Amino acid sequence: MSAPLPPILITGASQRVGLHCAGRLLDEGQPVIISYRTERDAVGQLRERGAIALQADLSSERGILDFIVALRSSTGSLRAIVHNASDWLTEVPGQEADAFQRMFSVHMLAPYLINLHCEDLLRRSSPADIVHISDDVARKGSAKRLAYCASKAGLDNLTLSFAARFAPHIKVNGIAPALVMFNPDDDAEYRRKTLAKSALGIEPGPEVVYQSLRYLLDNPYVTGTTLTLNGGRHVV
Ligand SMILES: NC(=O)C1=CN([C@@H]2O[C@H](COP(=O)(O)OP(=O)(O)OC[C@H]3O[C@@H](n4cnc5c(N)ncnc54)[C@H](OP(=O)(O)O)[C@@H]3O)[C@@H](O)[C@H]2O)C=CC1
Ligand SMILES: Nc1nc2c(c(=O)[nH]1)N=C([C@H](O)[C@@H](O)CO)CN2
Repeated sequence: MSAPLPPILITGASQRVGLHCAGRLLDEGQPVIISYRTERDAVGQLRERGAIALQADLSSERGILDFIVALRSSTGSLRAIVHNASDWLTEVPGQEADAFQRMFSVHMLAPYLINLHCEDLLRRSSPADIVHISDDVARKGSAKRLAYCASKAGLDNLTLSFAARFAPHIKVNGIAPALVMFNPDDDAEYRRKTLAKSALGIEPGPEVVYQSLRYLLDNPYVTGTTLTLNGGRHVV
């Protein structure tokens, strides 16, 4: 009887990309732990498939540390950590500092503290991976979402630092998508303009993120790398 596989943690997996990747890992018999902020039917469905679901609000140090305690109580090892949770906030006049702090916390402080506090859990698995889900927009900045973009750029830098710190046992990489899937309230004009920004001009859906994740998990010779997943935005 072989030992059970160490689980993969995906943060922010109650919907969309994170939910899709969690389901695909379960399809392959990979144990999964997710974090969610909002209880949704999809969370219950993941539980029914055997996933461990931990509630977490990663917008503060307290919330992150509480999550780490819950995570460490639920497993003694980790195959990988996928930092997917994200708040895509705009610059609302008078609320800029709050938005900045929330996105700094979710996109940078949470990966930073979870990686540091869970290094030992990853070292009990071989291979072991950390994957940061960033954003292609960090490549050039954003006049409309300055704080979001800055926090994702900081996450890209954490990829480099953790790759150096955790090598050779733990690989640390990133995935930087551009448009993957629209939101329901995105209107036709926004969709047209967004699709026109890339050479391939498609809304690919969340499977392309899972394909990128699979590549990083399976490849023993990639670390400190952030994969561009942008339909060729940088060539048009
Ligand atoms: N969708 C796209 O086209 C693109 C996505 N990306 C990146 O890919 C990743 C997945 O994208 P997508 O699926 O659209 O992401 P979502 O906007 O659906 O967010 C993912 C999850 O993050 C969780 N979350 C938000 N704030 C917090 C918080 N304070 N604490 C804990 N969890 C939180 C939400 O939890 P809940 O719903 O449970 O409240 C949500 O389900 C993200 O990192 C995103 O930045 C990058 C470029 C394009
Ligand atoms: N947390 C999120 N981050 C991002 C989202 C999203 O829905 N949630 N969406 C985008 C856009 O698709 C953008 O890439 C194209 O307009 C970016 N980040």
